[in-house]
This record gives sequence, C-alpha cells and structure tokens, in this order.
Amino acid sequence: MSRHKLIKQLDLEEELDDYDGGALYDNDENQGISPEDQGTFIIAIVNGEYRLRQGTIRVRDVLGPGFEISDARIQESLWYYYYDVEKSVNYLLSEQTSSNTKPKQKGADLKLSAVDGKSDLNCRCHRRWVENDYDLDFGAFNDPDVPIIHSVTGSSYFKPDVMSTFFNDAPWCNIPPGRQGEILIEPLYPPGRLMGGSSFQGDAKVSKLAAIAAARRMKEDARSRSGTVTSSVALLDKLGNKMSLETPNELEMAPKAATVKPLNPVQADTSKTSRKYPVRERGVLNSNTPEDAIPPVESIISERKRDPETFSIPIALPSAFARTILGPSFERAPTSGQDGPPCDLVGSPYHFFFDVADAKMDAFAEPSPDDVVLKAQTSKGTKTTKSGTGDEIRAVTSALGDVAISEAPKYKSKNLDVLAEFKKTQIKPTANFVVIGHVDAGKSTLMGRLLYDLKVVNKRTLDKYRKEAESIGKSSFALAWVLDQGTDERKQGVTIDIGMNNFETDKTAFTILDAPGHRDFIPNMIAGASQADFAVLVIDASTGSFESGLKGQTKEHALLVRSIGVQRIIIAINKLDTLSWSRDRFDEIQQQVSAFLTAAGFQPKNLAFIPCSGLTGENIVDVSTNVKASWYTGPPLISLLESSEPFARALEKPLRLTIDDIFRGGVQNPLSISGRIDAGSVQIGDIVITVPSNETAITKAIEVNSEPSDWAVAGQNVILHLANIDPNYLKTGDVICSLAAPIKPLSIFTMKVLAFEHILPMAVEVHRGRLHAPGRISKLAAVLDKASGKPKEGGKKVRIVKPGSVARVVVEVDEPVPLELGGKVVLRAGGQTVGAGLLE
Ligand SMILES: Nc1nc2c(ncn2[C@@H]2O[C@H](COP(=O)(O)OP(=O)(O)OP(=O)(O)O)[C@@H](O)[C@H]2O)c(=O)[nH]1
Repeated sequence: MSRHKLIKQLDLEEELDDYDGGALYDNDENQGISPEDQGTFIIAIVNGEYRLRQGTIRVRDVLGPGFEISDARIQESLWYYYYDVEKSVNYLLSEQTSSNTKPKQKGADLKLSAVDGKSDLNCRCHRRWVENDYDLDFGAFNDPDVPIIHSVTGSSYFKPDVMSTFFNDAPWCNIPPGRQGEILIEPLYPPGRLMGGSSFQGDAKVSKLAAIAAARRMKEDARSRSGTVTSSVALLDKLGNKMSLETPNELEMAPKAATVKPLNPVQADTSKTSRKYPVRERGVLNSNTPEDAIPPVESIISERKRDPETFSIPIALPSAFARTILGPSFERAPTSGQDGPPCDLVGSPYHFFFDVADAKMDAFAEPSPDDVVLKAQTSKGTKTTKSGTGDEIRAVTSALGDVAISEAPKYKSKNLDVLAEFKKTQIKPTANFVVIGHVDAGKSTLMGRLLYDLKVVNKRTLDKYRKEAESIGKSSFALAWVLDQGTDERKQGVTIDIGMNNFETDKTAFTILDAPGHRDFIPNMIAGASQADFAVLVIDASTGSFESGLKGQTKEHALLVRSIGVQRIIIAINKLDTLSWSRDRFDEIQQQVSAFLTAAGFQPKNLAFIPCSGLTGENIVDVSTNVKASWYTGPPLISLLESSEPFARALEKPLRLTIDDIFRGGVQNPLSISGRIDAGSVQIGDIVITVPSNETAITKAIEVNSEPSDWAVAGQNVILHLANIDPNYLKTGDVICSLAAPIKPLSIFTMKVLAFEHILPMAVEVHRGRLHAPGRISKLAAVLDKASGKPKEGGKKVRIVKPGSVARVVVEVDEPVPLELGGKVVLRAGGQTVGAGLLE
C-alpha cells in the first residue's frame, strides 16, 4: 500500500497540511533520512495526532461536560499515559482534586543545593526548573503518588524523586520523545576506542587506517633496530636520491628500499624527511609512497610532544579490557607532559606502540645513521671535505662497508634463457581441447569416462561420486561430476562454467576444457573455446535430440569455435547405446553435420567422426567389443585426440597471458592469476604489465600444471603468483604482457565478422576469452566476398548484414580493451551470438 493511500484512508490530509515536513527535511541533521524513512516518519506523526484527537474526545466523554479542562491538558496526560484513556481520566480527576486543596508556590522561591547537572540527574532536573523560573505545583511535587507535576504555564515535568520508576509504564524502545531529552547525561570523557581508553579528539582524531600504518611502521622499526637492517635514511638519501628505477632489476630493489624507515616516530615527521624511494603508482614509478596519503600518527605525536598545550585532551583510564589484554604497563594512571607516551594515548591502541617503541627503544639510545658514517670515516682515517664530491662519495662508499642490508631481493630473477631451457627440457607437446555441444549431449560424462579409463580418476573417487549423486537422485551424472565440481552444477545436473582437467598420454599433455552446453552460459563457453587448440563436438544421437541440438547449440558452438580460430574438430556421436549402435543413425548424423561444418569453414580433412557412448565407455579409450558396434573399425577417441597437430608455440613473441581467474588471500601468495600463455614466456622475477590497467607487477612464483617452475612458455596453462600490485587493478579478461611490449588498449576497432544473426548498427557485447565489454557496432563498412575477402560489388552501401554473410564493421567499446590485430572476437546482443570474427 502506498504512503499516500494510507494517509487518505486516515482522512488526515489536514494534519499533513499543517505539518511542516519540508522544514524538517531541510534541516542538516535530517539530510540523511531516506524517502522511505521520511514516509514512515510522517505516518508515525499523523498516527500520533490521530490517536491524541480520538483520545481527547473519549476522555471528555468520560469526564462529562461539567469538567473544565483544556484540550492541551488532556492531551498531555494522554501523551504521558501513552494514549491510555482510563489512566488519563484517573489522573486528571486526581489532579483536579489536589489542585482544589493545595496552594501553588512560585518556582523562584525554590531553594536547591548541589546543582550539578553533570552528575546528579535529580539536581539537573531541579536546576532546569530553577533556571527557567517555572511555576511549579508543589502540592503534586511533594505527593509521592503523583509522578508528574505541572507548572502554571501548563507544561508538565516529572518529579525528580520518582526517577527510579520513571520508565515503569513505558514500553522498552518506545519511550515518548518528550521524555528522552531530559535524562541525557553527557559523558565525562570521549567514547572509548578499541582498547576502551580515550582517543584523540577533533582534528587530532586518528583513523583506523592510520593506526594500522603506525603499527606496521613500528614493527618495521623494531625489526630494523634489532640489527638486521642498519641502513639509514640519511645514507640512502645521499646515495639513493639519484636512484632511478628504469630497469627491472632496479625495480626489484624498490620494495626493499622502501622498508628502510626512520628509526623512531619523532624522526618520521614526513615534512622534514625527504623520502626518495621509488614506488609504483598506477604503473608509474614516482617518489611518493601511498603511506604519505595516510595521516601519519607519528607526526601527530611529535606535534604533541612539541606543543603539549595545544593537545591537552581529557584523559580516561585504560579499560579493564585493555588492562587485561596488555598487562600491568597499562595499570599506571595517565600522565600528561612531554616525556613518555602521550598521555591521551594511554589505554588507546596507540599507547601500545609507544610502550614498545618509546620505552624499550629510545630513539637516541643507539648511534644515528650519520654517526655510523662518521664513525666509519674516523676509523678508516678518511677525511670529509666540504666540496670534494669525490671524497664525499668515497667516504660514503667506505661507510657502506658498515651497513649491512641483510634482506636479499625476494623475487630474484635467475636471468634464465627461457627458450634454451625449454628446448633442453623436452617437454611433451601440449594441447588444449574444448568439449562443445548442445545441453545434455553427454560432454561431461564422456570426459569423466575418459579420465576414469585413463586412471586419472580412481575408482574410490568415482564410487564416492556415485553414492553422492544417488543420494540426490542424479545417479546418471556420477561420471559428469568428475568435471562438474560446482555445487550448483551437481545439484542441477548442468555444467555452468568451464571444467578443467589434465591428462597425459605417451605423446601429449592434454588439458580438457569442458564447456557448458546451456545457451545461458555461452560467454563461459567462449572463454573456454578461446584457449583451445581444437574441439570435440559431442552430439546426442538419440531420436529427436540430434535434431533439436542441431538447431540449438550444436550449430552455434561449432560456428563459434570456427570463428575463434579452431580448425580441427572431432565429432563424437554419443549415446549410441540407446540406439543399439544403429549404423544408419550414425551415417545420417555424419552426413548432416559434415555438410554443415564444411559450410561453416572447416576443411573436410580436419573433421573426424566417431560413434561412442560415454556412459558405457565404448570407443573412448578402447575400441568397443560390443558385437552391435563391430561395424566401426576406426580408432577410439583417445587416438583421435593424440593425432591432433601439436600446438605451434609463439615462443619468440612478447608475453601475452589472458587472465582466466584471479585468486586472492593465500598466506604465501596473496595474489595469483591463472590462464594460458598465448605467446612469449615468463620467469620468476620478471616485471609484467597488466592491460588495460597498465599496472606493473613482479612475478613472484610460477606454477605449471600445479607444479612449481622457474619459467613458463606459450601453450602452458599456468598460475602466476604476483607481487607489488593492487588486486583492484586486475580482472578476468585482462592481459598480462611483457613490460617491453605491452598491448595498447583499444576503444574503437575494425573487424571482419561472420554474421550469425542480422547485424545492423546496434549495441553489442564484445567477448574475447573472459573479457566481456559493452560497446556498439557504430558502422557497417562493407559486405565481403567470402572467398576473396574483398568488398562485394555495391557492398559498401550496406544497411544490414544477413546471417551467413561476412562483413567489415566498426566497433566501439565503452572502456578501452586489451585487443590486438588478429585477435578473435565474438559479438553478442540480447543473449544471442550475432557474429564472430577477427580484428583487422
Ligand atoms: N545412455 C546414455 N546416456 C548418457 C550418455 N552420456 C551421457 N548420458 C546422460 O546424459 C545426461 C547428461 O549428461 P552430461 O554429461 O551432464 O551432459 P552435458 O552435455 O555435459 O551437459 P551440459 O554440460 O550441462 O550441457 C546424464 O544423465 C548422462 O548420464 C551416453 O553415452 N549414453
């Protein structure tokens, strides 16, 4: 029911007119009220008004016409008794009786002592009455049975001595607003923070982020002071200011340099210390660390030490919680003054840092970095000259002998010749194949069977899947569960995302990319197809299923993989066990599919047909021994897979790796990405750049097929563990490139497209691997001749491209995308694939 309807029902438009809601919402304090809350608020007020009016009428009825009383008085008692008519009447009657017998007295005559509104609630109420010089009804005031008193001005007040019963009649959480303001007690000190103590106020308030930053710095200081790093800011300033991080090896040092911090909080006044440590900011090396943006707690503290008066802030004792957690050092009473930890930090999280840093690590307890250098100079008899640059450098250089930077670069590159390494290792040829086809054609079951028969999956695991599948009434899907690992996939018996698995034969290392067949998950299918070297098209041969599949995703998937660049396709005519291995059916399907695929651009030599049953395992790893299937004399599926051409690795090209997935949160490797290396190579310590965010990252570690490796090359499916990059700059579909030759992201491009549906200038989604970018076809440049690839006669005046035609179109995307010349792209609109092709 809408708000307006409700108000109408109450017939209270008048009340609404009188109510100045606008003024209320103009008030700053109420700017945060949502429209819904405003509605509720208005209704609450209107309801209250309504109940007051109704109550007034009923009270008057009960009191009778002879009882002289104002509406306001009745409504006050109704308000107090929470619209209870009976209580209000009783009260008004008793009030009338007492006012007839007891004299009134002026409030100004009232003498009250100990008026201290901060601590004594009763006195606070008294003070208010005295200050306002209200006329009070002292008869009622002295009567313990009367909880409320009235001034002669008509206002009501609650008696202080009945405060203990003040809320007795009020429902919890629904205390009338008029009774809330009077009992507010201002806190004596600022609200407690994490450890329950006080904290800074006003401008000096420190954010949680600053607290974390302070904690981190303190930890680093503590580490550096324990002797591992004896380098200094001054020394690095002398030498390191001139550091430029143009080369990867130098950049490697950046994080280490940045870990060398000022030795104590006072020194950390960033306005004075010029830090020149280069850090990355959106892919650019510059001299401002992100920490500079965080209000440094040390600088606040040093300010406080210098000018304690400005920062004289009320102090609270540490809370019991803080004392319990942090022990007896927190027991001491807070102090003020310049020495020791800032008094107002006692009991706050920051105090802990001071306890450690100030008490245990006096900033000047050890020689300063400059002292180290001077000592070194003296001990080696070197003289510093004022202007002799060479001497100065020599002095500093000799001092370096005393400076032990114990932290070795963490992700040191072995500077391997990766291509030579690759040639040496004699890795098996690898091949990725995508399994495509209409929904429920039996793709996952077929692959599950293949892995089971190859002993990649053991019997125990399969028995477990069988049991679990049976328990949810999906026993026929047990083999499919080898690939379908998601809970939803298993519950629904439908593949949703690409299922990946690896297996090896004597000749080749394969990666299976099991695509979802359902039309809703075509974008995921595209992601799998774009990583594939060849495809296995699974067709459900059973009656009616083949026909509906051909109209559906059998056709769409085949066209898609072809447009993406797949040239070889194995067609598994599946579920022949349901047709008693009918050769006729097999021949019929082979004929139709062959005609369609050659029309779609596949060469007949690149097509291979096989009759099979994933469920029974016939013709998968071994040739069927079934007599009914004896008409098939060809090889089993595994042999067809092995006979695929080895993937031609683009080893010499710059690194390209499309991010397939991003993993966050591991302790050792907080940020990792997975994907297939399309081109080039990568090794540990390499600096890579992500496109389109243009962020650099260090390759911390590499995994190839779940095994750690120092390097990886094109064609391998890898996990890269990255460092020195904010995960927010990474998303699936982005491309990891070599620093030397990154992709230039495109906002507009021309492509040659095979139309699946009618194409006109229209909004589309651009798909490439996991990349999905909204955009539009802004221009139809020409319709092309399929054979020659040249514009057809009159093909330049094109308004619409028919399905099956090839056209040149201009595509614009909302955000720049990492696409390159020759890149394969799919265009979809309204949940349908409208075309696919390559960038020109
Ligand atoms: N009789 C018979 N049934 C099969 C065969 N292969 C698969 N099935 C059944 O077909 C159903 C679907 O199998 P899936 O392997 O999930 O099919 P899919 O193509 O992977 O399905 P999506 O990935 O969701 O498109 C299951 O009930 C399987 O048991 C087969 O060779 N013979």
